[in-house]
Amino acid sequence: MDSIYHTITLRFLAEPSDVNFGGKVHGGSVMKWIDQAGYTCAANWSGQYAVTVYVGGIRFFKPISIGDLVEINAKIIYTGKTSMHISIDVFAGNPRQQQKSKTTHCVMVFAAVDDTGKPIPVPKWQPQTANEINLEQYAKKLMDLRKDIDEEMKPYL
Ligand SMILES: CC(=O)SCCNC(=O)CCNC(=O)[C@H](O)C(C)(C)COP(=O)(O)OP(=O)(O)OC[C@H]1O[C@@H](n2cnc3c(N)ncnc32)[C@H](O)[C@@H]1OP(=O)(O)O
Repeated sequence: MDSIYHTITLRFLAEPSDVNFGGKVHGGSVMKWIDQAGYTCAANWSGQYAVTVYVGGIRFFKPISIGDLVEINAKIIYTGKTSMHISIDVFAGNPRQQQKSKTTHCVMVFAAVDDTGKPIPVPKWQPQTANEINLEQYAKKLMDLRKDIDEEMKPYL
């Protein structure tokens, strides 16, 4: 598959309806955008409907202002049999200026599913560049760390 399909970028303005009580963009809005970008990337890569399986360690570095141009980049960094691990980076800045800051990062896991909601196989992502290989290692490391987190959370699920 052409590597063009492994990454997508959503671009739009943060609207007044996204405001929180402090006058900046609501964290919940950012999480919704992250989910939409991740879903688009997963559906694009697999050619199937996909559902969110896991979102971990969302880090909000900087606030986003209303009126900022927001860019959300989502890219496949690892695929299992039915899962797609997607790295998401959010950038934002004044549309009158070129410069944008990274405001948020996380890694999400989506599963491709059939019409009954059963997970189905996805095409294998083959990293080529040094950066892509590094990101695949990052995804694998997070999978290992997640085993401990899952164990810790078990009594509360
Ligand atoms: C677009 C949206 O926002 S959808 C709305 C939010 N999401 C949902 O409603 C999904 C609800 N959850 C579900 O329907 C089910 O849990 C499913 C379909 C996601 C998974 O069903 P399961 O019976 O657990 O299937 P299964 O065990 O085969 O897991 C599917 C894949 O998810 C992976 N997975 C399961 N749990 C985890 C986890 N905690 N972390 C990371 N990956 C996980 C599995 O490793 C597997 O990937 P693989 O085939 O590449 O190894």
